[in-house]
Amino acid sequence: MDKLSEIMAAKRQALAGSIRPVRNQELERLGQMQRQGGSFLKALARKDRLSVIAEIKRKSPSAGEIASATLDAVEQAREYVNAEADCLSILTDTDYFGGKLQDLWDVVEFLECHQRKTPCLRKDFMVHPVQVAEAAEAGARCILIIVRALENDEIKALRDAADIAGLDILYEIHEERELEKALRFDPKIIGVNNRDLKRFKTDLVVSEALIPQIPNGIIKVSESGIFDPEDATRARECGADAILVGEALMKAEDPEALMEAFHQA
Ligand SMILES: O=P(O)(O)OC[C@@H](O)[C@@H](O)c1c[nH]c2ccccc12
Repeated sequence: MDKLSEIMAAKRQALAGSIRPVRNQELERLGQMQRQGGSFLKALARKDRLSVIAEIKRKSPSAGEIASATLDAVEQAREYVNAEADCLSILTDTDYFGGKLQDLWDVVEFLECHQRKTPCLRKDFMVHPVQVAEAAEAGARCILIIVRALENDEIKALRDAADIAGLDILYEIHEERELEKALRFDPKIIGVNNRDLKRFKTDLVVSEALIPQIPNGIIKVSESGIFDPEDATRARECGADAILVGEALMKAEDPEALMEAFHQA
């Protein structure tokens, strides 16, 4: 079993106790609250520079420990916002990535207090609309759908829930046939994950192969394994509108300088 299948199985099991029907009415109400920030989609769509989604990530199965388990998500968010991140990605998976839903709540509260509009992605292994409701309630503006990990009917249920709650969706793909599958759902944002979730190697060749195949009008994101401005330039040159960066920004001594270099790539 590859790592993604293992994580998905664990997630389904962990979630089993909280599965309940989620009514449209509830999602609509959460959507009307729109707790935080501007549109995720719009933040990525600017044409004048490469957009950066900065990820708060304490550990991962591939990298091991990236930051202390006690790292304060709000402090990290403060650094990212000062460095002019366009969007934040907040990992809320605990078992494999050391995050929690409360991180999202805390970061959104921090952003609200400082009147920053930086929109947040709830980065987790989504399987059921219950998680979409949680994301909306905490103030996320986007959710992740990992195309290879889900059946079509699951993707549809997640998409419909996100639509009603007013959340954008980042459809994540890694192979050509996943692009075909994603396109059936009328995606507005597609992310190409450069990380092979079987072997855990990252290779920007994956973005270079797939991003040019994504139809015009869809926002294109290159995800994972982007460490320096040269990597960002490669992503930009193959057509990426945005990059999603975790480890490099988490470990950077000067995140502001690195972010600026990414923006200029
Ligand atoms: O730390 P990196 O190599 O910059 O990668 C960030 C992000 O792309 C990665 O964390 C990621 C991409 N897709 C995911 C799905 C689930 C969890 C994590 C991820």
